[in-house]
Amino acid sequence: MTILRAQDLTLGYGRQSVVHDVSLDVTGGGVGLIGESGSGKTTLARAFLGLLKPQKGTIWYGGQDLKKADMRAFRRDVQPVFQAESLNPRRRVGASIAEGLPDRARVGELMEQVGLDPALAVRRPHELSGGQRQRVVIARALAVGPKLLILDEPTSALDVTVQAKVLDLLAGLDTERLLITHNLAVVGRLCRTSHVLFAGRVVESGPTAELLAAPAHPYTKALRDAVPTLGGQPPQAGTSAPPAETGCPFRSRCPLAVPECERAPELREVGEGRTVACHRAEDVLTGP
Ligand SMILES: Nc1ncnc2c1ncn2[C@@H]1O[C@H](COP(=O)(O)OP(=O)(O)OP(=O)(O)O)[C@@H](O)[C@H]1O
Repeated sequence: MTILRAQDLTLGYGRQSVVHDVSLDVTGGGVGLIGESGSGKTTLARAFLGLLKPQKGTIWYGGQDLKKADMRAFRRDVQPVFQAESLNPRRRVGASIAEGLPDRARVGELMEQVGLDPALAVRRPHELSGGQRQRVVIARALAVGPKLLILDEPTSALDVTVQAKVLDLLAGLDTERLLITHNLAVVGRLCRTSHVLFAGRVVESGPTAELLAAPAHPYTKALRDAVPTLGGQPPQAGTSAPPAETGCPFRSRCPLAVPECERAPELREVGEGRTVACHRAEDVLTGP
């Protein structure tokens, strides 16, 4: 089932656009949005949460334009999971979790669901570990019974072993997820489908396992090769040259760039459920 759909979405701040013509479906099995810092991931997440109006295009929510949707129902169905720093430092964590609940009795149950001892409910965020705080944020998001969690770098502040445990927790939840990260190893565990963003454009989409095994865009390949482990640092894909302003935005960094790349590539199919915006996709797929 498609919970949210972006259609030809252009987003930005003031008169500047930072996300261009993005179309994607948030469907079952987990959806990943991958890209380096500044690629537009958080901007897209804000739009999907109804916090940023499109400059162009439409967000569909259950067949209805989000602009016209019942926002009370939407806020119940689609919940953000931000980093643990978003917790109110003065509030006991049990009270933070209870914010969305008609009945406080469920706090203990929710805490157990995310692997926390309910006795911790009386503590304040600074009296918990980073991993415990992140579990509190997840419990708070689950409190209203959402259909979809939108997770923005949910584990990047955690150390590797704690990160792996929080990912296990997320993988075991029934709730659907849209996961935003720079880390391909994280989407590999949590998302059946992924979209790779570069300079505000989707450059490659498809089943995550296939993107990891055989990337068709040189940027996806560079990202994959730059992230050897779950705890890896944010990737430096190729050089740090700024995106090209005309033609293919990745050509300023691309080892395979040819004169043809001065013409912007369209997204095209390169296999079942796979699209890529690269003139040289076939060479990337068959290359070393
Ligand atoms: N409130 C804002 N006003 C103006 N420009 C913004 C604002 N927020 C983000 N931007 C710009 O939009 C672009 C995309 O930013 P965004 O935060 O969506 O990227 P990101 O991929 O989530 O990066 P990161 O991983 O660093 O959070 C960047 O160039 C950024 O400077």
